[in-house]
Amino acid sequence: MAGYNLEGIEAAPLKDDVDIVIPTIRSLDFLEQWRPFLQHYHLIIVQDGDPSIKIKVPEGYDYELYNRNDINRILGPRANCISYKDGGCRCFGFMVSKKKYIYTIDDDCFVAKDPSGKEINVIAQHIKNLETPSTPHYFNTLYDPFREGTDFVRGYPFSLREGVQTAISHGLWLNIPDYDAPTQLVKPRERNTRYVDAVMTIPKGVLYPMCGMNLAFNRELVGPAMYFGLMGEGQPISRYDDMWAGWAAKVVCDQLGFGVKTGMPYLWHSKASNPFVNLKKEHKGLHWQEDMVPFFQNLRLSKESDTAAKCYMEISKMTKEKLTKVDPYFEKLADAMVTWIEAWEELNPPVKNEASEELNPPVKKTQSDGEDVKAKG
Ligand SMILES: O=c1ccn([C@@H]2O[C@H](COP(=O)(O)OP(=O)(O)O[C@H]3O[C@@H](CO)[C@H](O)[C@H]3O)[C@@H](O)[C@H]2O)c(=O)[nH]1
Ligand SMILES: [Mn+2]
Repeated sequence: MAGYNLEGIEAAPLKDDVDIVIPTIRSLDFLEQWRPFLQHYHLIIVQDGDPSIKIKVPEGYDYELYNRNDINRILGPRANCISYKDGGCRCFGFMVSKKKYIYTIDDDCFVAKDPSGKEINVIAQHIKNLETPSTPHYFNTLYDPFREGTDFVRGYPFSLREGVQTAISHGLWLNIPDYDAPTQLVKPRERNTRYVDAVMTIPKGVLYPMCGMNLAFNRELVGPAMYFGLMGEGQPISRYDDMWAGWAAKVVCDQLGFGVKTGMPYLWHSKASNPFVNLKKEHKGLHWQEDMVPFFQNLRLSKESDTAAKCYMEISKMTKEKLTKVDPYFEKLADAMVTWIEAWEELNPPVKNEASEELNPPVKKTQSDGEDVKAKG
């Protein structure tokens, strides 16, 4: 396992370092089945839709619950950067958390089993992914070399074996796959039954469609880049919340020298959202993704952008410059991105670094950038 000692992680999966963020417009009954795995963690529930509806949190869970009135009260005029009637409202939970790691999950997801019939501990697996390095500069054909029972293969340069710090762990789904509305309409009965026992790093410079259903990340490293956009009621687009966050966060990870892993852990996604409703919500996004993806692929951030917040401000500026010609909506989105960073910084004031007396010191550079990185383990 490339010299990493992960003993203890399975038994004590950092319960004081992880917040679980759940956006919901339905009910939280799904938490009953998750008790063995999630009950030890603190929940941040973002209740979407009508705030007068009382939602019940299953007994025994430790939680904070925010509805739209709370978001308006806490953020004041800046609350307009948080989506309404879209799962993207979850990013409010990322902003109010004070923990190192976030795990976010949808309310129609359940515990999946691996092929041996064992229930999957999603958080333990995400933490393993996040606590071990990524390898974005060269692909390891046996996938994640930091998993037990595997290593770097022959021909893997020793100078790259240290890897880089992992910022995002993107988990997958059994049963209902994360398809767009047209694919759902064409294949209404398709189910994902294929459990692939693999975790891999998404290479540097490569984008991917990030789904928010089963996602963990290090908020200290990339929290400000995890903005789920301005979607839902009052906006021309929905359901691209996680996509927007995923493209931006990957560009930020590439810039700052962090890694993104995808693959295990799996959960069980139980409910297909209505494809006709989804098509209505998504149709502009289906067109715009042909411009949004090349936009992110061609983004080059300046050297001065050495924190996630600074990168994000630069991305906002470029969004306004390059995407407003696609639709005036992008100007509004770019402004909302700035508001998001302002709100983030207000709720997460910069910490003073005692050694250097510097505020928000730049992140440590990675090996590929020519500086030393010390691996744990
Ligand atoms: O207006 C809304 C709609 C939904 N939510 C909550 O968001 C998550 C995901 O919603 P849902 O299960 O309906 O959507 P899916 O199509 O199955 O999920 C994928 O779509 C993504 C885009 O938003 C999402 O990240 C994917 O997982 C549930 O918890 C809903 O309750 C909401 O808060 N407001
Ligand atoms: Mn769903």
